[in-house]
Amino acid sequence: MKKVLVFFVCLLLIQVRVMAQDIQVQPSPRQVNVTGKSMAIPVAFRLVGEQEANPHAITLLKQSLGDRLGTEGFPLYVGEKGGRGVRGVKRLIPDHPEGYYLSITDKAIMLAGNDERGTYYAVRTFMQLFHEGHLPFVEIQDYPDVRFRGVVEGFYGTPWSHEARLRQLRFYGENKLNTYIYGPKDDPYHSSPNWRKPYPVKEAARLAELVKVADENEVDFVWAIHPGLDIRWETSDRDSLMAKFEHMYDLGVRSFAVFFDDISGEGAKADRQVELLNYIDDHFVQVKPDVTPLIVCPTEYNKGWVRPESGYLATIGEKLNPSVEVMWTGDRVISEITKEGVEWIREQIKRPSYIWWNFPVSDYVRDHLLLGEVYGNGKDIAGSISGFVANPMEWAEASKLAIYCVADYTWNMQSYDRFRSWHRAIRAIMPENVEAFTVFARHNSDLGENVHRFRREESVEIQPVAERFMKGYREGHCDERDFLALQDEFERVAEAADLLLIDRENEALIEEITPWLHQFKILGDAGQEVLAMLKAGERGDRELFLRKYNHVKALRKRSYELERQFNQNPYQPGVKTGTTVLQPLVLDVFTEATERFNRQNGTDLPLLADYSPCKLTTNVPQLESLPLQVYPNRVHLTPLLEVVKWPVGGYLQLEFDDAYRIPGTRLNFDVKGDLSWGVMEVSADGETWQTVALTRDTRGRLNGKWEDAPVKFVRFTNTGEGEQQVYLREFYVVFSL
Ligand SMILES: OCC1=N[C@H]2[C@@H](O1)O[C@H](CO)[C@@H](O)[C@@H]2O
Repeated sequence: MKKVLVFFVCLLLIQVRVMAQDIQVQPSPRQVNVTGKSMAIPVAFRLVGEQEANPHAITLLKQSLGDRLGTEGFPLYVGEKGGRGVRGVKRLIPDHPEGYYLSITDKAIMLAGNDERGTYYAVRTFMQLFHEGHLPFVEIQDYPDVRFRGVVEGFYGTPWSHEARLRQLRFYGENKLNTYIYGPKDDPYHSSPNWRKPYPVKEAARLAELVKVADENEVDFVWAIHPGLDIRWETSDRDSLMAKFEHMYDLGVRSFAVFFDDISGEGAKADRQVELLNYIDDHFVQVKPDVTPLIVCPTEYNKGWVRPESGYLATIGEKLNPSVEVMWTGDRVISEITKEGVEWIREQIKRPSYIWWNFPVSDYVRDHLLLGEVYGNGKDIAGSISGFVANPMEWAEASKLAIYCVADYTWNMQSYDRFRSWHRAIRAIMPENVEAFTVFARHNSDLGENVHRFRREESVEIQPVAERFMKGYREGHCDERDFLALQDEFERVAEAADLLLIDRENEALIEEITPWLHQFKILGDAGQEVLAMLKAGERGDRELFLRKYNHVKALRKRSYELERQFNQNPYQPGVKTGTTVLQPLVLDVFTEATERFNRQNGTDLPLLADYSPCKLTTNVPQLESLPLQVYPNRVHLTPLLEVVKWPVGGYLQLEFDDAYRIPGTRLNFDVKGDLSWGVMEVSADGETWQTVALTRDTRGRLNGKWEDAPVKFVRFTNTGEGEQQVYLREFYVVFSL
């Protein structure tokens, strides 16, 4: 008897485990009790509570159950706490904003929200439980860790299209994200010069449609204004801002933000900002019946920029109305959010911070796609933050990978698993090409060298194989197992590129990443060909070696041309892929195999030089790791989006590998008036310097040239009396032998 009992208990446990595994809900719910049993989906449901429940929840139910929903059939109760339909489970509903209770038994289905949004989320979860014609018997009690969760469209670059935004809002509804902050830096009606003006009719109608679709998906559409570049602290500008908020209110906006980021001068004054924000809070937000708390992005929005002597944060903490939410990007502009960090800022601003997380934003590494996992943020920060919104890439569809993971993380931090979430995100976004998109995303996740020194893991699985193989090859032996593993990976890269290029399940995504897919295909081919080159070299097969050598050179040229053709922007033009492991491996194998071939055959086949004729040195902290854009005859400094604090004696110097003439140089710091505080100089030896005369052109840019003896150094120095705050909009030097 005992054996039989044990057998049945094991059977039940297996079922429970199987069913538990089957219950995949995004984001991961807090409390799930499964019984291991399930039922076939009823052919008809009797809906109870329709009149009182959140209408968006009812609409969603009707969309998903269609004509199964009626007045006869299996009882399905839906509604908010206090509603007749869910009276019986009132005490089971979590007492948290947006919380819900869901149960499916052989008697009835219960979808009960602690509030309207909770009911909507109960329905969203219910819709994910249908599994191959069955509904599991389950009880779920769930609510989010973070109050405000979502996305801030706050990047520099091409703002998202209207269609992209509509798709985003529906995606947020599916993933229980409740906040979308509209703040694209390059929208002239959000920022200068037109923040004072109402939107033109067409744009206004589009915004009204976004507000409507956001509402249907239980997303707060937050409209942000960025007045700081030219605001005057006078009644007229205050009235202009209030009028603009009224205009947005008339379009249906019920959530508002003021961004004071990336500005300097008058607009950056804390007491003036606080005076304006409190006025808006007192005379607009608090008097309207249905407006959510005002959000501000401060000028000192990360710890790296805090200057205690300025007292900026102290002013915010002491004088800003406690009902105003204050945004924060962490210890630096781009940084992981830690418990220590959020507790520090909470002390300063006297309230939980509303995190603006600068990932997967790529407006400072525009040639890269950031498709990697979301990781590095603390799982113990929920108690010290009021919101967590991610700043995405200008590539809306590609940003969904990270946004999906942020939804999972901010809803239930303790259960967040970066790998599980990332794999689920890929399956959710590209269900018909999971393997190919996984390969592509795996090798397009690091940023490369960048001004913020923020890096992400990339090509994690193959990296140790590549490193071990290359080390062995250099020591004279070629490990066959590693060789085959690398060859297999490059084949997968090439296959993935072609499979995704013809994918039609998400055309908007494929359109965004096509330049990178072409580059990825070239990388896959080049990887296979350099390995073939290596083998030919090992076998002494000169003819095959030269064939492969020429093919790789051709692939590199095509890659270079792709870089010059796609994604041209003034900051990081071009198309980079696999930059952390695969591209360097291709270059290393090519170089090593070619050098060996040259030694064995007395030839002088050129290598693929990735040299740079120029290097940067500076003592200006924010410029220290500024990458250079090097072209055949020009070198550009990567422009910066943030304000650069340039101290007295601060210099920026370019040193060339040879002496060159300088037929032209240009800089643009976007400052008014002349640049009397700075001087441009050149030198042949780094000791004696000559000044380069600069003339201002009609667009305020400073141009110069050096036509005397060739020089090796060009530098710009602040020789003035005090620190300068400038924008590094443009700085390039044209050089020629
Ligand atoms: O307010 C926070 C903040 N403002 C800027 C800054 O972060 O850097 C981001 C990344 O470059 C940029 O997209 C954003 O517009």
